[in-house]
Amino acid sequence: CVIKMKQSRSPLSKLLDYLLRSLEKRDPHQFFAWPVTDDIAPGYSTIITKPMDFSTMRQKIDDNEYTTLQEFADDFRLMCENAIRYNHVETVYHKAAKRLLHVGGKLLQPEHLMRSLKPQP
Ligand SMILES: COc1ccc(OC)c(-c2cc(C(C)=O)n3cccnc23)c1
Repeated sequence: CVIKMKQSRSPLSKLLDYLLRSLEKRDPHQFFAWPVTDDIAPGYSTIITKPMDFSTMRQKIDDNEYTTLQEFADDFRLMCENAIRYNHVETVYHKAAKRLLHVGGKLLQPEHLMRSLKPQP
């Protein structure tokens, strides 16, 4: 039998795991939890050429595909911008994406990150 040793998590993957969970909490309706399909969003795959969602980001963390925080932040921004582009401004999805991008932007700012990394006094 093959015993798969549990890989120790790199510091980066622990940080990205914390950030992803924090961002997912800001998506209570889970609009961004899974890939958007053409069934629920007509023509989506022809308009959005680089889809992104939280489950894909989770898989990329687990597969160690992110080598920097910037790559993670770029995927988060891509996910929000896809929704801002595809959905008309008055839809819940466009509004949720604008809000999520704003919240995520603050969370990913260096000074906030340093605060969350340093043990609070
Ligand atoms: C109404 O319940 C859901 C459930 C899952 C969704 O995407 C994973 C969406 C959804 C998510 C989106 C996005 C993110 O553009 N969307 C666009 C048009 C129609 N539906 C959606 C909505």
